[in-house]
Amino acid sequence: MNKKDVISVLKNKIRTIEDPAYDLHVVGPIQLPVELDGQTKVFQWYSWLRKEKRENGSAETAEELIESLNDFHYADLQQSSVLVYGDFEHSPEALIRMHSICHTGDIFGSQRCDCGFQLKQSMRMITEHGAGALFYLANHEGRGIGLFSKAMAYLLQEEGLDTVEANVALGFADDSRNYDEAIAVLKLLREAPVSLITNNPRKVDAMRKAGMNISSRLPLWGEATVYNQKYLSTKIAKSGHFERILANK
Ligand SMILES: Nc1nc2c(ncn2[C@@H]2O[C@H](COP(=O)(O)OP(=O)(O)OP(=O)(O)O)[C@@H](O)[C@H]2O)c(=O)[nH]1
Repeated sequence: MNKKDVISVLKNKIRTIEDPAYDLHVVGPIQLPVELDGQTKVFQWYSWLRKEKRENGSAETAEELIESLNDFHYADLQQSSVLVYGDFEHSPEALIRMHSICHTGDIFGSQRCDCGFQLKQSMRMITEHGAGALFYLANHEGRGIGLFSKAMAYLLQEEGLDTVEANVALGFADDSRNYDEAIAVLKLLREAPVSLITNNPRKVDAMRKAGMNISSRLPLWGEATVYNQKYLSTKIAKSGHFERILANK
């Protein structure tokens, strides 16, 4: 396919959100059939790329973006994405999960945290409900400290520190996640209020402050195990998560 044809296929699939400091180029929808509990669920998938504003202040056009793809090594940078299910734009009720990337829990199935369970369970909740979106936030690893630092935090936790103490000992805030980009993309896809799947009321507050229209909160607890008990208790004791009875497995 020549460049002209490539551009004509792609340019209507790219939308740009302009912020004073940066632009978000959102590509999609792309049909994504996903295996969930032995069934195929079809999501609409979008990914977005953040580009800092150019000196002249204008956003790159789709053509410019496509022409310059090879000038950057985007694989070295993290790009986030969103899986949309059902009639997300128009459904009167839609569920949202803002899922912070967890390389160890989501990919490897680590039981040190409940992230992998929450990822799968939120997909179940969204598909059972019929309309919703799962945002997978790729610059949120370790509540914002990055994967390498999270590995070091784990080593400190093996010396007895809890998750919050380990972050602080490394010179980080307990939680440095930012939701602005995800909220901007959400607003592009849906204007009506949403129900947020989370146990973390601070996350609800942070998102409301950042302009997200949240009508309610749905909890999402997995089972406590010997491996994640301290992690879950610390979330309740120190990170403001709503309590629930933690049953030992
Ligand atoms: N720094 C640090 N981050 C962790 C640790 N375990 C999991 N994470 C990260 O924590 C993030 C998930 O945040 P949580 O605090 O578990 O939960 P939350 O998103 O605030 O709340 P929920 O919406 O209820 O899941 C992911 O980015 C994980 O990579 C840990 O031991 N230390």
